[in-house]
Formats: sequence, structure tokens, C-alpha cells
Amino acid sequence: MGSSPTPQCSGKFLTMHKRRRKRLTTRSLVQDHAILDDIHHGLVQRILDRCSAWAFNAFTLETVAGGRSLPVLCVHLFHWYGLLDHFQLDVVRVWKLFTLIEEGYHSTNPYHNSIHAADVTQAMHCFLLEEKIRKHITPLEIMASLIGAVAHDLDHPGVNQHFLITTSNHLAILYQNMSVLENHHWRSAVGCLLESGVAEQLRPYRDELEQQIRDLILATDINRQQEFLSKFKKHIDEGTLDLRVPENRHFILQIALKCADISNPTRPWDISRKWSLKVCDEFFRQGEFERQLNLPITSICDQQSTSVAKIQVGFFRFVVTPLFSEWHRFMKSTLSTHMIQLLDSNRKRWEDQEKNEQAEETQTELSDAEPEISEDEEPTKRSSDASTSIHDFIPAPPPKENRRQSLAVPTLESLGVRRHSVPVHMDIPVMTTGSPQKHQHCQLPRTIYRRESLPATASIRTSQGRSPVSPQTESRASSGLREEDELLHFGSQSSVISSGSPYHSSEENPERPLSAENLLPEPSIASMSSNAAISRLTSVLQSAAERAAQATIGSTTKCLTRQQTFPPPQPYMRVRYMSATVEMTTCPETPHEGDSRTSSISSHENISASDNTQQCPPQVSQAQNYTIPAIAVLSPNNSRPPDLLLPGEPKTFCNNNKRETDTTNGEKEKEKRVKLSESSGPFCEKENVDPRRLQASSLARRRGSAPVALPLTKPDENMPAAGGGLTASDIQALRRGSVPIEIAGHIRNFEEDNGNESSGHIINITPVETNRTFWQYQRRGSAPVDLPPSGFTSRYEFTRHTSLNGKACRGRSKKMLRRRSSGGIDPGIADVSGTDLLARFCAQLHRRSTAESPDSLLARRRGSLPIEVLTVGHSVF
Ligand SMILES: Nc1ncnc2c1ncn2[C@@H]1O[C@@H]2COP(=O)(O)O[C@H]2[C@H]1O
Ligand SMILES: [Zn+2]
Repeated sequence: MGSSPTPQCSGKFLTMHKRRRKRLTTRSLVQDHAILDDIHHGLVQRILDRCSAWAFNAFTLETVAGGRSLPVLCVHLFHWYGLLDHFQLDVVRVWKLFTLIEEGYHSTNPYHNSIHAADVTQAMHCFLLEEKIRKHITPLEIMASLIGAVAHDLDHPGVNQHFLITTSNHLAILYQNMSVLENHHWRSAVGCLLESGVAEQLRPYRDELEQQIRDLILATDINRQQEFLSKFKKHIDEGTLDLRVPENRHFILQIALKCADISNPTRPWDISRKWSLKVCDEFFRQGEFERQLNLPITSICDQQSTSVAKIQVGFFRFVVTPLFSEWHRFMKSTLSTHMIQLLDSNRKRWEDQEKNEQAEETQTELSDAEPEISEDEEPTKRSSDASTSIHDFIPAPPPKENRRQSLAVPTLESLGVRRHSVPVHMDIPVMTTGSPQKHQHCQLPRTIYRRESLPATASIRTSQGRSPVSPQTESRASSGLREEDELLHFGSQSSVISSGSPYHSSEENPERPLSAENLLPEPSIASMSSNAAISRLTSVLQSAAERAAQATIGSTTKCLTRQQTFPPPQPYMRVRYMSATVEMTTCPETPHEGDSRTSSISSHENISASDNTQQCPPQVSQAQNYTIPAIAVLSPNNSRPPDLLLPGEPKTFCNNNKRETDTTNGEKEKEKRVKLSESSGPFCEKENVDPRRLQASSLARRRGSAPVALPLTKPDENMPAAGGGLTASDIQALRRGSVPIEIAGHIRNFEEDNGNESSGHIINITPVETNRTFWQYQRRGSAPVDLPPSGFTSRYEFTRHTSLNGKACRGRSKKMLRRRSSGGIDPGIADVSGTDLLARFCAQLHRRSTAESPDSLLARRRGSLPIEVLTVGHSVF
């Protein structure tokens, strides 16, 4: 690391950073890594030993495993089930697979992060151990179930399908609004299987495995809940679920994963409540994005009109209880009984809380009501209107007969009327200003009148007020839309999602669902061309601190030219995951449920092509020292959708093309980005990948840690040594630390959490002793992907050399600070006091770097400080 002058530390985030570092260095324990490792290992091992208990706490495992709970848990389970032996799997590749998957989750998502994946995987594991299932399940099914569970939300952007559709996200377009996220998750999972080399080892089983993983993940689409539930009920009623039949087992595994996915309400209260808070945190965050984008706010995402308790009561009632009741009816096991009991008691707690809230609200309304109600408002109370309905969680299939015709592509005038296929209600009172309390006097749930957002051409609503209803809105409402709007009043998702739901394929319904792209004056980033539009979206995508910093350094907002998953992406993973998804743009048979054969075949064709590594240009394969899944095939000129991958067709690897193009001068890049925004559409770019990021140096920058797959021992020749990015030693210094120091407190939590252990399970596949060699390969931050499998010879070969570079471990305490914290919103950049500091960092970076401008660094952030900033922070403090 360079030695820069030491500025004053003013930002709150960095002050905390400094304090923590200080404290760490005073602890003798930290200096003796062997002791620390032992304690850490002991704790993790204790949790893993009890990971068949329903009281499993994924948060605790995440803490003691130092942010690596996912590979730790999954490798343990693979080992425990004997899958490593059975399939002769190289444990290094398996570790890499789960590390890739773990890194593919966005740690900035409050809920859809790797802890959720670990939680669902553990739940799935518990279900696999159920007597009825374990008697018949095959090793391949176990493996598919575990991989399906762990990858079921891979690369989740933290917003739902509705949001992606509304904002015309390229994934929505790619998957034609159908199971958008789930399709992306499973494609990403296949990418990880390929990249880790596990797919190669499973060659004889690969088709079957991928098919199963795909079906499992696609089944988790919450919009398909009714479809699965009805089928499940029918099977139970008719007693036709003989699990000796593979198809039935397949179906029950789908149901099991669906249960696992929404099992948090059936966990012990402390754990369950935590999940509830996190998922609502994410909903509300989406609501905030919607508000900032001037989009209709999804009802369960509108923090001002709903509450965690309300959401929970609705979710428990409409989604969880129906599914778990059937599951219990089928299983009739100790575990299913236990889950139903917990569900019941948790539900009561939320109901109590909701009642208390309602009582409080009523109290407030009574005291505030009189002076606040305007003449326009009906003097009735909002009361239960704001409670949730089933359509908040599961969009109903739209009634075919009465379905309103989609609007024609609007003119600008019509945009003044409405912007989405979102209901507009005539009786909406005009809410111009006021606090949340004031809104409560409105008769209707706020979610309705909040939908009355003005088009971008009108003034943007402030956080304080509401836009008045336009006359056009009223006339539309009076022209027969009201009934339907009332029907859908809770599900702003409904009208959009239903268009893309399996109930209505785009073939059945030739009308394309209305999307933000069609309706909004502000287009998606990929297609926007005006400065105003760019600024507007940028202002949402970037925090105030960033904007201030950008202003300080005089940058423009034009750097955002490509469409991206919202919120801002993690660069490195997108390169790889999109290599799994871009190929889909090549396939006319985009894989959707119900089209499994075609999509599966097409994907396998692609995969076969991707395996043909001899096509990979030598500089790519040598420099990176691992095989990039070469299934992302773009046309050589990068200006049209990727060529359809068919056997025998000549392929061109976009990685190579892009690298060549990307290393040309900045002017050309700018030009290219502008072109992309003007015409090329979403298929010409890999997902979320700024062309500049495709350089090898960029690969090293994600998340403050060296990518597992990078050959740290052999610095990449493509990596700029200075000025343009990080050196190999920088990367090594940025590698994650291994052990959180605050582990002692979790021992107690763990004991408490796991006090209610379910009975032990034995399945047909003999579990392997976990204490044999497990710790040899579960050290975090040291995933030995570049070592040969024979590297597992002694514990100390693995546990002591966490940097993989043979250097002594002094100074690792500093590195520990840089590990990401999964499961929460990263602090720092939004911190007001961090503004100056960030600007200063950027200025420093500007001086240091000639290859990259500070604004390009800012453009790369993912909701946390860009790694370059942390790097400088390290050197200056
Ligand atoms: N406790 C909860 N409260 C409300 N919604 C939930 C809860 N748990 C899960 N969900 C939703 O159910 C969905 C299941 O699929 P996902 O994990 O993709 O996203 C999940 C959330 O949107
Ligand atoms: Zn999930």
C-alpha cells in the first residue's frame, strides 16, 4: 500500500473504523492467530454439529464464520451427506462453488443476502431429513436440493420483479417479465457450477442436475404459489404422492424449497422476528427507491401506510399458513408439528402488535382528526383499509373476461393521466402537504393516493407532500376504472406482474405489458440520452454524499450510461454471472417454466460450447488462471444481440473482444457508452458491467477482497501496477480477515438459539465424520482455488497461510476490518459527515490515478464505499 499523507479523520464512518482498528491491535488474542483460529473453529464447529436443529440461527453462524457462513455450511453439508465421496468431488472446487455463490449475493441487501441463502439451505437440509423424504431420496437429488437452496436468490438485486418490470430492467426484458428473478438466479447458479469446475466433475450427471436445480429455483417464484399449492393439495387429497416415484419426489422437493424459502415465520421468535424486520427493511427500501423514482409505491413497501406487523400478519395468513398447513398435513412429523406451533405463536405476537398499533393510530386520529380533515376528504377513517391482502404477496391471476385493455402506448399528454398500468382511484383526496399523521385522515389507504404520482414532466413530489390529482386522472377514474382499481388496490404489483405471470404468457396476451420504458418520460439508463434524464436517475442511484463529492471534484453524472440492476451493482460478479445470463438473449426459447425442455436443451447446448475452452484466447485463460465460463457470446462488433449459440456455429468470445475494446482510449469508450445509451439496447452489454470493469484489475476490486478465483500468488499481467488500480500486493492486503473479534457474545446466543434441538436424523447416505478433515478447507479468506487438490495435506498448510502468498500474517488485524458485513446496509457513504472525506479521497485518487477518474470510481459503488476509497483510507490513517 502506498504511503499517503495523513489527513484529519472527520467522517463518522472512518472514525469508527479507526477506533475499531485500535481496539483490535490492543488485543493479544488477535496477534496470536492460532489461538483465535482454534476458538473460531471451535465455535463454528459447534454450530455445524447442530445444524440439523430447527432452532438454527444463520446470523450466528455468519458471525462466527466471519462472513463466510455459506461455503462453511454447504461444504459441511456436502461432507456430511457424503456427497464429496459419492461423486468424487474435489473439495477445492466445491469450496470455490459455494464461495462464488456467497459472493454473488449482495451483502447490501437487508434480506436477500447470503445469510438468507444459508438459512434456506439449512431449512432445506432439515426437510431432506424428514423420514418420508430421506427414505427415498437419491444423492443427486440431495445435491440438487442443496445447490438449489443455496443459489435460489443468487444475485438478487434487493427489489422485486415488479420493480424490475416497472423500471424496464434488462432482466425483465430478457425473461419477458416471467419469473424474472428466478430465471436469473438459476442461470447464475449454472454459471457458478461452470466456473468452479464442479460442473466438469459432474459431467455424467450434469444435465439431470441442472434440470433439477432449475426446476427447484423456478418453483420459488412467489407468484406461482397458488399453482403449487393447488397441486399439492390435490395430491394429498388423492393420496398420490408416492415418493418412490421420481416425479413425485421432484415435486415434493420443489414444495420443500418453497417452504424453506418462507420458513422464517416458523423459526423461534427471536430469529423469526429478525427475519421479518429484515425483509420489511428491504421492502421499505424498495418503497423509497420507488418514491425517489416517482413510481407508484408498492403497498407493502410503503412505510408510511403500513407497518412490519401488518405485513407480517398478512404474510403469515395468506402465504405461510396455507403452505405449511399442507406441508404438515403431508409430513405429520415432529418437525412439521413444531413449525406449525411456532408459526402460530409468532403469528399471535404480530397480531398483538398490529392491534396495539391500530389502537395507537386510532388514538392519534381521534385527537388529531377534527382540524385536519379538509372538505375534499371523506370524514371516514382509513381503518382497516391499509391492512394487507393476499394480493400484496401473491398477485391474483387477472380475470380474463373483465380485464381492462392495456393502454395504448401513451402520448405525452396521456402521461399526464397515468403512467403505469396502476389503478387510479377517483375518490382520492387531494393531499398536498402534511405529515404521515395527517394522511391517516384519508379514507383510503395511502397506497392508493400515493400512486397518483405525476409524470416526470410535472413537478416531482417532495417527501413532504403529495401531488394533487390531475383532472385527467379524475376523468379516467370516472370512466369505469374504479371497480377494478378497488379490486387491485393493494397490489400495485398485480397489474404489472400479472401481465407477465404464468397465467398470461406473452403469447396469450399479445399486448406487451406496460412498462416504465413505454410509459415513462424517463427511460432506463441504457436508453436514456438526455442529460436531464440521466441526472434524474443518477440522483436516485447515488447517495447525497456521492453527489456532493462529485460536485466537489467537478464530475458530471454522465458516467451512468448503462442499464443496471437497481441498486448499483457489484462489478466483478456481474462479469461472471452475466456470462450465464447473456446467453439467454441468444435463445429464442428463453427458459420459462412450462418450457423446460427447450430451455434446458438450449442451455446445455450453450454449456457444451462454453466448455470448449480451447476457443478461449490464450491471454485470457493464462492471465486469469481459471476458466471463464465462455458462454457469453456477443457479436464481434458488439452492436447487435449475441449470436445464437448453436452447435457448430463459430463463436466469438465477448470477453476477449471487450477487453480489447475496453483498453482503447477514453474517448472511444465515452463514444461507445453514448452509443449504447442511444441504440444498442440491453443486450449489447453484459449485465451491470461497465466496459472499464472488464479489465483484470477491476476484477480484483469487488467487495474489498480479492476474488477467490484470482491467482494471488501470480500477479495478473493485465493488472496495472500503479496509477490505474491495485497492485497484486494491494489486493492481498485487502483480503478479508478471518475472524470477528466479537465472538464471545455469540456463544451464549448460540447456546440459547440451539437449546431446542430436534431429534437427530440418520439417512440412508451415511454422514461422514465432520471433524476428520473439515477445517482443512473451511478457512475463510483462503479459499485455495489455485492450489491443487493435493494441497489438503495438513491443517496448517491451510489455516496458517490465509493470504496464500506465504507472507507472515502480521497486519491481518487491519485486513479484518475490511471484510464486508453481510446482512446490513453498508455504512459510510450516505453519512453526511463522510461527504468531505469522500471528496478528499476522490481527489487523492484523482492524483494517484491517471487511468481512472474519481467519478468513474463513484460510478462503481454498490452502496458502500468503493474499494479504492477503502484502499486509500488504509494508507492514510
Ligand atoms: N417474514 C416475511 N414477511 C413478508 N414477506 C416475506 C417474509 N419472508 C419472506 N417473504 C417474502 O417471500 C418471498 C419468498 O421468496 P424470496 O425469498 O425471493 O422473497 C421473499 C419475500 O419477498
Ligand atoms: Zn428466498
